[in-house]
Amino acid sequence: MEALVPQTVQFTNWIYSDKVTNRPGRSFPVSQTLKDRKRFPVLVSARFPANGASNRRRNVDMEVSCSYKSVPGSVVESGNNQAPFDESLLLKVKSEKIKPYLEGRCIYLVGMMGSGKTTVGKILSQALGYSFSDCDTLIEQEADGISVAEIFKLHGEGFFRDKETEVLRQLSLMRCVVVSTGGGAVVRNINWKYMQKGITVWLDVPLDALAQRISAVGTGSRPLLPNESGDIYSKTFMRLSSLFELRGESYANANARVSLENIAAKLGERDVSNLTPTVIAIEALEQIEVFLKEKEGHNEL
Ligand SMILES: Nc1ncnc2c1ncn2[C@@H]1O[C@H](COP(=O)(O)OP(=O)(O)O)[C@@H](O)[C@H]1O
Ligand SMILES: O=C(O)C1=C[C@@H](OP(=O)(O)O)[C@@H](O)[C@H](O)C1
Repeated sequence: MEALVPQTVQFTNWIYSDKVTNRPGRSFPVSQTLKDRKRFPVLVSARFPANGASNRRRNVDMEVSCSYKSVPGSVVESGNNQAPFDESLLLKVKSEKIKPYLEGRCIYLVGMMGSGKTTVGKILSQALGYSFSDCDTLIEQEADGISVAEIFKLHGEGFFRDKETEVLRQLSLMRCVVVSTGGGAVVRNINWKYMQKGITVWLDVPLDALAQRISAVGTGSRPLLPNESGDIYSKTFMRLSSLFELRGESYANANARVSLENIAAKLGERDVSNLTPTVIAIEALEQIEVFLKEKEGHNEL
């Protein structure tokens, strides 16, 4: 049905700073700070006049604008419009775009300990209007509230893995949940059978960043990591390295991979620890979109 009233459509896109030239009238001024980044998101507003317009060929006014709150004083202007852009807006636009194609499937975040599955998972669940579940928390609830570390100590890892599989089986019967899995969930094939009823996303974080994050909060809640005194960073790094050696190929079975190194390269960031959880959540939605397009044929995306 054709539009009888003017319509404005807003969407975001990424603009690569090397494509932006300051030729008057053909583009918009970009501050040097933004140009230093490899690419940055812009908000595009397209205004479609009502169909009743006299000329059949409808002229569409396009406005492009964005500004980085994290880059003081730097705005990208289109004409005299300055639109406040922030990560949460891009997250909202991206999540609304792909949500219909999820068809209520759960999203399972997999990755090493400390990769951000809980942190990013909560952000994704809010953006998608999904609920959020943490596998470890559900296992602790099933074990009368004792912690993961106590479960390992009292019952052993095998008991924990059986509980983990049972929790994943229950979650596979649910819809519209973002699930933060435990770092070892990828080890059992039966767990993949359950998780592949949804969409699996691997948060691929460099081991150094993982060791830094976990050292900052301590390893006490993670029984597979060293908990003695001394150089906790190095001991954690070494242990994570040996665990990743055993599991790295399993994580790669995920439907989508979110590489913090790739995000950093695209944004011109030298250090992945500068990437906010929201930026990572946006990349997760982008990689899910790639999966929906390339593996499920939704080329209209
Ligand atoms: N993008 C990020 N940048 C910096 N620290 C982060 C980021 N994401 C998570 N963290 C921190 O890393 C630690 C582990 O995060 P968490 O979400 O619990 O990981 P997981 O659930 O994969 O074990 C937490 O202290 C969290 O605050
Ligand atoms: O990597 C693992 O084998 C584990 C990761 C932990 O979850 P997080 O990834 O949330 O730390 C938890 O399930 C348990 O300590 C085992």
